[in-house]
Amino acid sequence: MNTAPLAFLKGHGTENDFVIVPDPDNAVDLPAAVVARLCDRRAGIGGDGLLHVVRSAAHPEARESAGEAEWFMDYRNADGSVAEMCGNGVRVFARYLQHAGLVTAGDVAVATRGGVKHVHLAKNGDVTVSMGRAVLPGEGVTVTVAGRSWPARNVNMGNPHAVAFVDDLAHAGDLTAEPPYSPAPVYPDGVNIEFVADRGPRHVAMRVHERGAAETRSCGTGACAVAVAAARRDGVDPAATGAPVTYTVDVLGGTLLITEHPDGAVEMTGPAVIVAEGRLDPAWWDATTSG
Ligand SMILES: N[C@@H](CCC[C@H](N)C(=O)O)C(=O)O
Repeated sequence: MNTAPLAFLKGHGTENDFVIVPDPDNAVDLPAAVVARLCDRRAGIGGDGLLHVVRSAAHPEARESAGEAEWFMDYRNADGSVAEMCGNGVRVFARYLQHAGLVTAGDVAVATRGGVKHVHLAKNGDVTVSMGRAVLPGEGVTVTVAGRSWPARNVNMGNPHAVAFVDDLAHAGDLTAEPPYSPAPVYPDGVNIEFVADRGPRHVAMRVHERGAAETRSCGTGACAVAVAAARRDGVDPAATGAPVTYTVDVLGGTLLITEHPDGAVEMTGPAVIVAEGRLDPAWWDATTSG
């Protein structure tokens, strides 16, 4: 028997939008096809991804973190695939915990597949998450769109990113389908691909094709990967200078501020909004889960 997750919410962070399914006891089975239906913008609620809100103690992938973080973000992409981490998602997740009265303080730890993340909910509505260190393995790829090719830097923020600097974001073309890249074995589990253009000193704009979701209006881990790649391209490394560096990253849905600290920790700040809450129709749920 698949318990109906009758309650749901909808939220977004810089227009990266999520279906939120509160399920403290991990009682709801969410196979990929059901997640994809919930995220379907015509036949379901609609979202770039789904935030399954589970107590860490109740989830086999998070039990070990239960002492540090009461809640686990079981993140799914819109196609139902599992992802290690979602930067906008974890900020919206923390906003939901506050909205639901499940946390009262401004600081909350959230367990994710990419480790425990510490989130700060500021009084002005901004939400900051400490994302941990970026890892920049040497090997990158070449990304091609409509006959143009760019080298893309490999940046891991818990999940994989390929960051390509372009003259004009329009050159990324129609990102409905994933742009081809080579050599493919660099990303055996797939990759999120960011296209980045300069806007000014320490200020860039990006578009993204997200693994499991196509083009989205923002990607938090992507913005962090972009800021770190831009800093290295600009010859800036906080570990060497001992001073933090902040990049402004414009996404289609707003702006994110990304700071890299001398110890390598990357922090992201931006809005996180709960838009609506409602209840799924049990008949819809039964039809969706029985098919
Ligand atoms: N939108 C997210 C990233 C979601 C996961 C990504 N599509 C993946 O598969 O790695 C963000 O804000 O970071």
